[in-house]
Amino acid sequence: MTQNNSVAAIVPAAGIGRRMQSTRPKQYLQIAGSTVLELTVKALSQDPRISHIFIATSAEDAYYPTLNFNTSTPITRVEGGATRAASVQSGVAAAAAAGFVWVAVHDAARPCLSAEELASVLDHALADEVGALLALPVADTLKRASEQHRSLATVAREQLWQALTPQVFRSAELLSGFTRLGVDNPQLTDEASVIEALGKQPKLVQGKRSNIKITLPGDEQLAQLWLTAKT
Ligand SMILES: Nc1ccn([C@@H]2O[C@H](COP(=O)(O)OP(=O)(O)OP(=O)(O)O)[C@@H](O)[C@H]2O)c(=O)n1
Ligand SMILES: C[C@](O)(CO)[C@H](O)COP(=O)(O)O
Repeated sequence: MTQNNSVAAIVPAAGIGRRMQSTRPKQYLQIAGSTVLELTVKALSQDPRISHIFIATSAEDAYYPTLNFNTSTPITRVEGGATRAASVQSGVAAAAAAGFVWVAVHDAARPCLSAEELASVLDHALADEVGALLALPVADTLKRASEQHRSLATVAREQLWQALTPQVFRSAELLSGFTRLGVDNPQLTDEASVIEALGKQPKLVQGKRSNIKITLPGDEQLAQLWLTAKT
């Protein structure tokens, strides 16, 4: 069995990156000589409480075997699924089978995670009865849009936060939620939504604006700027 403060990182990396419109899945784009996924694994290796990393990739992924993870943290590949939630479920199930009570789910597409953010979300989660996630208070005015991209209304942004990752929860609770709610449920776009659906209220831990999710064309340049700014 693992120690109480020993956490398994779960990295969903089985997406196709449709919005990125790139020639290869965005987790395999190169930034400063490394792939996005290699950089994300390096970021997760910044805290000794991350004792094992489970990476969910698609069965057809021909890029993964070419990677070189420069970390002493053990890594296990698992098969991802048709949805992000299915990929996360696969990783969490493997971590639970290996004895991990706690899991930290972190998008492969977020390579700019800082050591401070990782330490902070782990500190808060492991001391909380529910768990915790990194998030940011919304800083811009939000609009409700019509199909024709007309602004219908302004959405009050007080008490609105945008979720980031890692999201840190007990493996058993996540697995129970996935079984009860279904991993093809379109409302389950993150792990906190699973825990909320179980009637619990995860702790919001303020993250950094640099913890971007590479999603749209040009985001890889933004990530490179943030990564070089940190060195
Ligand atoms: N079936 C899926 C879908 C997504 N992901 C992962 O979940 C993370 C966040 O998802 P997103 O940014 O939506 O990635 P994609 O689904 O690849 O992007 P798109 O929606 O543009 O296709 C990514 O690291 C992605 O690889 C996954 O593991 N399995
Ligand atoms: C988990 C997440 O990154 C939190 O903002 C987000 O929900 C992932 O959404 P995606 O559409 O799967 O990228």
